[in-house]
Amino acid sequence: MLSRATVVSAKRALWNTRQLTPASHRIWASTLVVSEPLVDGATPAATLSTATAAQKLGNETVDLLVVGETAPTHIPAGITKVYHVPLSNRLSETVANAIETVVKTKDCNIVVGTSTKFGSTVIPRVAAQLDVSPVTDILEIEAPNTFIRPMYAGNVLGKVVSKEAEKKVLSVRPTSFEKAELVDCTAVETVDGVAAFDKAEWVGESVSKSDRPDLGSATIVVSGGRGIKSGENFPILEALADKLGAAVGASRAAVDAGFCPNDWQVGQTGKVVAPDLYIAAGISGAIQHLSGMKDSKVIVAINTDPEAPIFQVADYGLNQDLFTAVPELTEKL
Ligand SMILES: Cc1cc2nc3c(=O)[nH]c(=O)nc-3n(C[C@H](O)[C@H](O)[C@H](O)COP(=O)(O)OP(=O)(O)OC[C@H]3O[C@@H](n4cnc5c(N)ncnc54)[C@H](O)[C@@H]3O)c2cc1C
Repeated sequence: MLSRATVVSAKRALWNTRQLTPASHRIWASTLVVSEPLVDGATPAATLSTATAAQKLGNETVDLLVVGETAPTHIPAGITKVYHVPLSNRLSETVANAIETVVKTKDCNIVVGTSTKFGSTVIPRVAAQLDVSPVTDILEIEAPNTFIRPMYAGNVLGKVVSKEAEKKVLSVRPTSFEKAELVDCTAVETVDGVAAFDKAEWVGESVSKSDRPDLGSATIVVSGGRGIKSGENFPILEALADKLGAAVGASRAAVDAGFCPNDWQVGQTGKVVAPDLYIAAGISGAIQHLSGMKDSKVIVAINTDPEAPIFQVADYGLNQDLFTAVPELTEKL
């Protein structure tokens, strides 16, 4: 049998190879994945991707933190421990307090969330509370302390080397990592004593229901822009989306004009998507829109302006009136 000293020195060698600064009391620490709010008791797709990223951060174990009334029924594969904070108040201040409590009591030295709206409000707070510089919106993990992230609305990819030796607080872009498998959750440790933020009241949430796939994780997205001209014309795109089993997206101009709901917005200030197929109809291709969809595998653009910038990123460009092209496409399909 190996002595404890041998095991520690083997682990220290492993730690060094992974380019993390060793601190003897942290050798055994775990990475804590912060779950997005559960969907019908299961971990949402975005967190499945975050769990995959967490496995690349150098620690041997990965734990999961869920804040919400109910514990998860299904979790990502590869999770060692599930911590559940049974609070209905899911304000970002409360979630940040929950993470701080777990980090300080459970020996987790890396916190990793998702760069969604939820994660983007929680992760910077946690970083401030733990006095750590966060690295956000990570696209690639080169080494446990070296990350690739977008800068200048995605025009540049920056390499960030974290100098934080004791703790790290990170968020990853879910579309950049494969989803971990979903497995049954067999054991949960309840964490009590988390201070709920009491300067604001959690009234509840209203989740929009749709039969279409979730925009953030759909494999096909059909998006409309100002070129659709009115909300009454959006069903033209919705018919195509339904034929393809796709989610419907939009540019900010279409959202701001009231043509469609704002949770359809794709782009820098909307959702980031990377489907197998992205169809952009009547969208010019402003940089703020491209930063939310340019990682799509195949991009199809339909636009009457042959000079529209969207054609520069499109794999297939159709220089045609969308009111003719889209119904024809739907019919042919
Ligand atoms: C800080 C900031 C954040 C932003 N965030 C986002 C964001 O998250 N997402 C986003 O989308 N934008 C965002 N924007 C706005 C962005 O700059 C653009 O204004 C917006 O994307 C333009 O939307 P659009 O392409 O639908 O409209 P337009 O630029 O007006 O383009 C409409 C296109 O439709 C074409 N067209 C017109 N009629 C037809 C037809 N019949 N058939 C086919 N084509 C037709 C036109 O040729 C044109 O190319 C942001 C801007 C700022 C400053």
